[in-house]
Amino acid sequence: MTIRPRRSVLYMPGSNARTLEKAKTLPADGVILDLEDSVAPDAKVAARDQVVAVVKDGGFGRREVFIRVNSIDTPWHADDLAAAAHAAPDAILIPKVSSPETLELIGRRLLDMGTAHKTRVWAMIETPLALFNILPIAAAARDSETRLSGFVMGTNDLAKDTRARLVPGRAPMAGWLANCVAAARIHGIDILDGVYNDIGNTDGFLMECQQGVEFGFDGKTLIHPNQIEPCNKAFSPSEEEIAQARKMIAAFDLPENKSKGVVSIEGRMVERLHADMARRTVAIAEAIAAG
Ligand SMILES: CC(C)(COP(=O)(O)OP(=O)(O)OC[C@H]1O[C@@H](n2cnc3c(N)ncnc32)[C@H](O)[C@@H]1OP(=O)(O)O)[C@@H](O)C(=O)NCCC(=O)NCCSC(=O)C[C@H](O)C(=O)O
Ligand SMILES: [Mg+2]
Repeated sequence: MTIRPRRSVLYMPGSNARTLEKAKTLPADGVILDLEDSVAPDAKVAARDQVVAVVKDGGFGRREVFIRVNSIDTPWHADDLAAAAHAAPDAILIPKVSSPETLELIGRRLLDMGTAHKTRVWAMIETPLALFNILPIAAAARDSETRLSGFVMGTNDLAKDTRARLVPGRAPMAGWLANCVAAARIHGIDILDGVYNDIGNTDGFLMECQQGVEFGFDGKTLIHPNQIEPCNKAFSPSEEEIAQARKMIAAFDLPENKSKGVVSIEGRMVERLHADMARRTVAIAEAIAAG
């Protein structure tokens, strides 16, 4: 099982040369070089050229590099997609995906452009329609031509289009978030939580990271460097969790337990499914430690 940590994935405006350069030095697991909402219409073309140059230049080390293009119904999309394909980042992030057909179309276009195989496609889930189409959208990952490898929640656009409030605890969105995580798991793709806008509110941010962990997200998208370290910590297994996981794996490896489906460890019932979860915890911890 190969696991790539995606605890913290930081957005930055493609129009801001300073932040693009800074991204190469920050401890985020991934970076999203944005051509969409953080770039004003009259800066779109210059941002596209700048992002292509920065990605081709490299220097991002182990960080996963995403380019977020403008959505398929905008005048910038076709040129963004061609430019991103040419730059060959790890992934192209498509905003406002509402149906699997959008991903099929984009997959065909990338194939026609001879896009590098390593460049994957990720979809933003941020429209009310996507919330109802989430299972067919996730199922597009089964069609290798779509290259679909993950979801990113767009909670700001969801709030805008549904008029749900972005409140502490996110009760109005909890059902949507949980559904999207389940759909991603059914089809074996990763899923990242949305951004937390109140950069100065450290306690609120920590609570939302913890909630993202509890929902089962693989990580969280971020908007400011100050959010990276606490987010990495929240989405990393703790020393105690790792030690507990190793105990569970070791228990089922004992000769006397080879044929057992359930054992007791320190007064707790542990089934083989828990040992499977423990193997994942250890694999993530090892991937994080390997840097
Ligand atoms: C929000 C910001 C505009 C604030 O910027 P600024 O005022 O410059 O912040 P600081 O002075 O505190 O910055 C300190 C240093 O850190 C660098 N910095 C800041 N932000 C970033 C970043 N995102 N990536 C890399 N580096 C960053 C500054 O350059 C300073 O560096 P130095 O000069 O060396 O001191 C800004 O944080 C920002 O632009 N954030 C990202 C905004 C963005 O990309 N938004 C779009 C994505 S969110 C979204 O669309 C979600 C989704 O679609 C949805 O619907 O929910
Ligand atoms: Mg959005």
